[in-house]
Amino acid sequence: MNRFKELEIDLDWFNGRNVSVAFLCLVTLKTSHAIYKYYRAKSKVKVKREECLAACRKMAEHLTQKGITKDKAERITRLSITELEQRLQSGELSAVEVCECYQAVALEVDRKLNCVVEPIWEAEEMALERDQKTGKKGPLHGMPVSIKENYYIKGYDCTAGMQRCIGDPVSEDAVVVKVLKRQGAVPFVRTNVPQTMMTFECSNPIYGRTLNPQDTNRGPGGSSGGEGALIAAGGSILGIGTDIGGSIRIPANMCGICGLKPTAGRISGAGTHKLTKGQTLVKSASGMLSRDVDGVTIAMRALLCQYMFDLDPTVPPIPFREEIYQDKRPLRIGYYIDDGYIPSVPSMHRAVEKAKSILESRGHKLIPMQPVDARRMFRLFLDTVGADGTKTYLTCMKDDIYDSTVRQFFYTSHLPGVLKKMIGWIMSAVSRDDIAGYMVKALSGFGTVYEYWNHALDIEDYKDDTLALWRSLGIDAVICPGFAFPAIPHNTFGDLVGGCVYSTMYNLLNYPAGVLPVTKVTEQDIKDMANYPNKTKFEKNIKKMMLGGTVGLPCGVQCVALPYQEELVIRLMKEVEQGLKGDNS
Ligand SMILES: CCCCCCCC/C=C\CCCCCCCC(=O)NCC(=O)O
Repeated sequence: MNRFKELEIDLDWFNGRNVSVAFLCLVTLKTSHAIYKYYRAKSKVKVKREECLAACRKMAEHLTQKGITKDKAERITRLSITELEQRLQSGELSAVEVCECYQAVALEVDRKLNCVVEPIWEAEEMALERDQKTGKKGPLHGMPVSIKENYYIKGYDCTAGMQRCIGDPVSEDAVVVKVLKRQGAVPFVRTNVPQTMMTFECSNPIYGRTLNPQDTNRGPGGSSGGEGALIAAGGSILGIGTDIGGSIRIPANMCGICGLKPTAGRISGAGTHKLTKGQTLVKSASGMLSRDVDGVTIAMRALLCQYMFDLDPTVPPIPFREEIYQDKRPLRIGYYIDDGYIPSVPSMHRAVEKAKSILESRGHKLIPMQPVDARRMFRLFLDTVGADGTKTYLTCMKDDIYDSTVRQFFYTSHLPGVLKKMIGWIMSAVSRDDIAGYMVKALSGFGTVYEYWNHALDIEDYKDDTLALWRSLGIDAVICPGFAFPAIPHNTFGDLVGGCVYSTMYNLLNYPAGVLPVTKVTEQDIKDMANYPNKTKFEKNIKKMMLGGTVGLPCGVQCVALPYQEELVIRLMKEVEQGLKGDNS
């Protein structure tokens, strides 16, 4: 009887008024919690940003006290990497003075471009240790190296622009950082990245937006955008970065410097941010950026050493093969200016044509080619990135502030799979480009492991077809545009995302690829944009972007070889660079 009574009371409680009040309370509670989390994230981000800015100011004051003059700093930072290497080895320059000069210039450049995240405080002590060293010097003795923020450096946060990683300093250096140090280098600053590192802009809520030194209304490319801007502006001579879709080569192209993405795994990636590591079909590659090809070569020679093979036994123990790099044998080189999906712009055509005639003049045979269906490749790439329905990205970004550059991707990622598919279908129809919509559809992920394994097989088929094409043409290497176009204005990644098909192709294939600057956009290139196709949304966006003040921007060429043939890539890059300087030795 009592129990019935209790039940009666309970049921009575569920009247319209009480239910509405409870519902309102729940909504208020949820909203307050979300607002609380938003402001907590904002304050965490603000504190971190202020700490980093204060560190930069403190370092600048320290350098002023040490009497680093602008003149001296410029004299040292203008040296080419081979001159610097030689003067450090001979003892003509001390590691400490070189480190201080680079720190001073990096911080000055940073005030204009916002490319440095924070200085590495231990740099001066490391430089001093190099100067006090007796006996054989390492190959990178005293060489200052800037490090992309997603590499672990003991005692520093590694955030990839995401607030949840703030306040969690790592306990060990990345393998690459350990090897650099062992070889005598002095890591001296950490450089900026875009939030999640999956875009080719360079902005995040913690450290802000990095600007392109060639035109501050544009970005430096990404995700190694801090490196690109810093090196191009003279604040670093050698930088370390990662590339899963073009993150080394895109900044190299957009800032006018050199960048090498090796075969993933040739240089250790141990001790880099874990965000994309569960996805093993297209792996992030550790590589480097530098002012010239010698910088890339010097870094590769130094990194490919027994110490790295010992620290990371997953790295194939293949030292730098001078015989491939120094080889003078004429090569058969495939080339293309248009991948068949996104037409590259006229200035990028000229860059390839220029590299082609240099290589021909050096005795190589250049063979026109078309890569295997670029649309098929890009669909496979997108399916890989979105394979988990973007759950990994969303989990890492939970309670974070979305940067304006990636906001639209995150809002879309939250939608249920069916809706993503529908939106994708509509987008394809409206933009007259099936891939534009596929970009949204792919974010809905795979339903079963069976589907995922079939997708993995499709990637293997694409690799087989490409290898068969190379074999049928009898080519040793390929040259093609460094990207579809030069540097883009801020907040236009979403409008121009298709451009990355030129770089993602060699991530999906896992072929080593390097970009070097070859030419700059001219007035004539802009006039020639009149003939640029104007059918799809991407084409229209590219045309509009190119007509918006791109004259003078750097344009690069990409050199590609088969897996583990990095030395051949560098050889080609060097030959093109020499040809540009009029040196035909
Ligand atoms: C930002 C939210 C993630 C959702 C996925 C967006 C899908 C967009 C498709 C393609 C864009 C590819 C851009 C490539 C930029 C370079 C990425 C890169 O190489 N990162 C380096 C690294 O992670 O190591």
